[in-house]
Formats: sequence, C-alpha cells, structure tokens
Amino acid sequence: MFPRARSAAVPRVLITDNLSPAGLEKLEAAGGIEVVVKSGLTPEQLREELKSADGIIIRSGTKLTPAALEGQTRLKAVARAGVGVDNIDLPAATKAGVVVMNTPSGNTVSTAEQALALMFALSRNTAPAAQSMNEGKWDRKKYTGTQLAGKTIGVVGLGRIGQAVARRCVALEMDVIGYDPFLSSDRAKELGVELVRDVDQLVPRVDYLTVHTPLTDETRGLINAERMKAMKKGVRLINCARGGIIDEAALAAALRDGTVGGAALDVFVEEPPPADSPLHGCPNLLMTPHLGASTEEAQELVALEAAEIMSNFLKTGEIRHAVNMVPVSGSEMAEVRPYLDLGYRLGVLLSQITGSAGVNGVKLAFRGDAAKKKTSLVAGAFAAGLLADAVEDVNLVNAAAVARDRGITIEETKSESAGDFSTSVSATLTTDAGEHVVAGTLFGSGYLRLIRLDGFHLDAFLDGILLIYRHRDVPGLIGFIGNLMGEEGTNIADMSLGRSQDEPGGDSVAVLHLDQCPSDAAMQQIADHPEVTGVRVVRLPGRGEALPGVLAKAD
Ligand SMILES: NC(=O)C1=CN([C@@H]2O[C@H](COP(=O)(O)OP(=O)(O)OC[C@H]3O[C@@H](n4cnc5c(N)ncnc54)[C@H](O)[C@@H]3O)[C@@H](O)[C@H]2O)C=CC1
Ligand SMILES: O=C(O)CCC(=O)C(=O)O
Repeated sequence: MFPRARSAAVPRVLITDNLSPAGLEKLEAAGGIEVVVKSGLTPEQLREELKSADGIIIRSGTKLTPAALEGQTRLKAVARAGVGVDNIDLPAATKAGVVVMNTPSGNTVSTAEQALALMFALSRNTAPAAQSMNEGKWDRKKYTGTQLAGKTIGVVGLGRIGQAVARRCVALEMDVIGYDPFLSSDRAKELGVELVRDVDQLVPRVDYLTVHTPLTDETRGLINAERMKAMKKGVRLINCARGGIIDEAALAAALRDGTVGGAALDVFVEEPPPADSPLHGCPNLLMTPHLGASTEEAQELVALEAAEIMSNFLKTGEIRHAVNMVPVSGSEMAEVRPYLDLGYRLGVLLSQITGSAGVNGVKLAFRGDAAKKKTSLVAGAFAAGLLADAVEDVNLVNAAAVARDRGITIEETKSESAGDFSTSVSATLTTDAGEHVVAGTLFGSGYLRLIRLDGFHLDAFLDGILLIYRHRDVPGLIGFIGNLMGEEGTNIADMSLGRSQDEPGGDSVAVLHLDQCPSDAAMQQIADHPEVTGVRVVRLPGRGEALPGVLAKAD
C-alpha cells in the first residue's frame, strides 16, 4: 500500500563530485548517515549507484539525466552544492519523486569576483600580456588597456550575483545599467543601477556587458548576433553564468570581425568545449574552465550547506531551498507531519471507496488549525494517498504533478475559524459516478479520526482494516454482523455509526475497525442482507505507521 519502501535503517548519501572536505566532515559528524564518495562514474555506473542511495550531493560535474533518475525507488533527495540546477533534469526528478535542493548563496561573492576579475583582465589585456612575457617579450605598447572608471556596464540578471557585481561596479565608478524583469525600481535605485525595461534598451549603450541569469528557453542565445551588431564597436562581453546565454558561434564571428573587442567566458554550452568549438583560436577571447565558484571559501560554504540540507532532510524531513517543491523547515515539518498523515489516509480511503470510477477533481477544505499549516504539502500527501494504489512510486514530491498529468484538479480552501472541531481537513472527490466526501480531524498531537463519510457524521479510526457498510437503521443488524464476524473469528476492535437524519429507520453508515480481513463469503452475506445497501473493506496504513516515501521520518 505504501508508495515507496522505507530505506534501510542507515540512510546512504552518494557524493560524485569534488566536494570540500568540510562538507564530508559535516555529514560524518551528523552521525547515522553512510557516506559514499565515488567520482568519474559512467552514466550506467551512476544509475546503478543511485539504486542504493537515499541522497546524492553533486556539483556541476554530475549530470542527473532522465535515464539516471527514471525508476529510482530509493533515492529521495538531491543536494546541489551550488546554484545552477541545469545539470539535473527537474521534471525527471519530480517524476521520480526526488526532491532537489540547492545552496543558492554560498558562491555568490566568489562568482561575482570572478566576473570582475575577468572584466579587469579584459580591459588590461592581462592574459596575453602575461603570455608574451612568458615567451620572453617586453611589449608595453601592444597591451595598452582601457580604464574602467567612467565606462558603462550592462548587467543582465540582477539576482544575487548580478547585484553583487553591480554594487562592485558602482564602487569602481562605472555607470551601471541593469535589466531584470523581477527587480523593483526601488531596489535598483538603492543599488545605484539604472533599470531598463528590456535588453535592447541596454545593448547599444554599454562598453561592457555581463550576464547573470539562469539558462532558460528565454535566456538561451539572449546575446545573439543581432544584439552584438547593435552594440558599440569593441564592446567587451563577460559570461560567468551559463554557456549559451551569449551565443558562442555569433560571439566567435563577432570577435573575428572586431564587432566585439573582447570576451571572457567561464562557462560553455558543452564543458569542456569540444575540439570543433568555434571558440578555439578566437582573438581577444579569455576562457576559464568554469571557475566562478572555485574558491576555497565558496566551496567550503556550499559543501557545508549541502551537507546540512541533506542531513536535515534525512533526519527531520526539512526541505530547504527546494527547487521542485515548497520548502519546509524542520519545525514546520514536525507540525505538519500529522496532517500529512491525515491527508494521505483520506486519499487512500477515498480511492478505495470510489473504486475504479473516473476521478475528475478534488476540493480540499482546511479548517481551524489545519488552515494554518503548509496546506499545499497536505494536498500533496492527499494526492499521494489517492493515487497510491494506481501509480507506482507516487509520493509527496511528485503526487501533485502526477495528478495534474491525469487531469485531476486539486483545489484548496482555508478557513481559520474552527467548525465543530478545532481542526479538520475535508476532501470532496468528484468522479464520473458522483461525489464522495470524507473528513478527518486530529485529537491531541496526532490521533487521527474520521469524522465524516459522505452525508454521515461519525467518529471512527483512520487506520488498519475498516469494514464500511451502508444500511437502513433498523434493529438487529449490528447483532447480525457481530455474529457473522464471530463465526469466522474476525475480531471487531471498534465501531462507529452515523445516521443521515438523527432518527431511526433512515440511511446509516457503519465503520467497523477489524483486526482481520473478513472472508469473501462473509462479505457476500453482508451484501445480501435486505437492509444493507452497500459494503466495502478499506485497508489503511496501521496506526502510527510513519508517512511513506520522501518524508518518512528517520528512525
Ligand atoms: N560560473 C559559476 O561557477 C557559477 C555560475 N552561476 C550561475 O549564475 C546564475 C545566477 O546565479 P544567482 O545570481 O545566484 O541566481 P539568482 O536566481 O539570484 O538570479 C538570477 C536572476 O536572473 C533573472 N532573470 C531570469 N531570466 C531573465 C531574463 N530573461 N532576463 C533578465 N534577467 C533574468 C532573475 O529574475 C534573477 O533575478 C545561476 O543561474 C548559475 O547558473 C552561479 C554560481 C557559480
Ligand atoms: O563549481 C561548481 O560546482 C559550479 C558552480 C556553479 O556553476 C553554480 O553554482 O551554478
């Protein structure tokens, strides 16, 4: 019933890139985690290693492709020691139910400094001058440079690194023009940056242009041949973000014909650039092998943070800096966990009472304390429960996406005012055959109860084996069922009844909590009883059984 088997007692974390020793020490110090370091794996070896890993920590050297991630049932989390997650196929990770987290700020300053170092080197011809001296020359005239103060730089992408670059350029007495669709004009003013509304407004005005955006469909080829032609002749370009934001072929041509006076690239479409890359042998081109984050300080910071987010995830369920699901702190996770359990069980219950009728959508209503929690997580848990029997390996990370792919809509409403209970979650499922409603509550810190089943209010357990039958509320039926269960040795642990009108003779429902599953013959006898209008057995996780999959609490 549970969608993902719980892993062995000691979680295993695989490290496949060069991680600062500080990160490894932190993981070891966390205790209770097996750390396995393996580098230089082939794609096939990586796939194999992932089969026995609960988590993986990577830098940019490891490619987590759909082929690597597909069908991984033990893997729960990826921690990227760095910012860019373009080496991870996020849809494939989500589909595989794997949460992906990064360490967004540890390498900001180092990468900004690398962009500045390259800008200085370009303007003073540092690399070719050093090379010529190595060749025994003393060529002062040839390497005359240009001063930065008073020049105009365009910064495309003003997130963490772009802003760090902009601030430093202002300090260098440069005029800074920026473009970022998500930067407020107030923030730009604070930074001393003139904000423009699109890249084309910036391009003709700048002496230097540096890009600091992620690589997306929108930013791929953002600085292309046409935009290079629109720039001042001799402009200098810098890319310390991702290869391809500045079109490599167009740049090679523009460097050769002098449209672009110099360029510095730390990142490439293919790393390392292949032998036939148009970049090889280009004049005035300074290339570094993706060194932006390669400082002792940055590597220590990102390794420490990656180790911390991985060990916290494995030990407390904290989800920090997740890029494919909502983040949740360890304390929030502790608070929301009983609700995840409740949501999951309501989902399982609904899927089993609706049978195979086509599901269209669900409305989740959170009331009282439940409305104050991260309800999107509870919605994910509900979807995981709803789909658990139908979809292999569905969990909190992928359930909402799996539901969406199947055209199942999940709507949420919240009301912090309590109804009859101080906290409740109700789910109304619409199927081709009609509508079903279930609701649950929490007593104390995690005692789950079913309080509504369609039109009936009751108070039943939400675990183990439930025998649910609809009937007319007439005398003798409880005795009949009790005898039947007794005859075949099935123990009734608890029983709850609900009536649609609070008077005898009407429609009723009974939920019996059983210690064993009734036989087919007994089920048939109940179904054949003239006062019974429907009967079903539902199997829920046992009481106190931890939530499955990615958020299972470590022992
Ligand atoms: N060379 C290296 O070693 C390193 C490279 N990086 C790269 O630098 C990039 C930026 O990193 P952060 O500043 O930390 O990320 P960030 O997420 O803080 O900033 C990215 C900014 O780009 C903006 N943006 C997105 N699309 C845009 C578009 N079409 N036009 C203009 N702006 C756009 C966003 O609004 C955001 O403000 C990362 O995506 C990563 O790939 C990061 C660290 C090290
Ligand atoms: O050194 C690395 O791991 C690459 C850093 C990087 O590109 C990033 O954090 O996005």
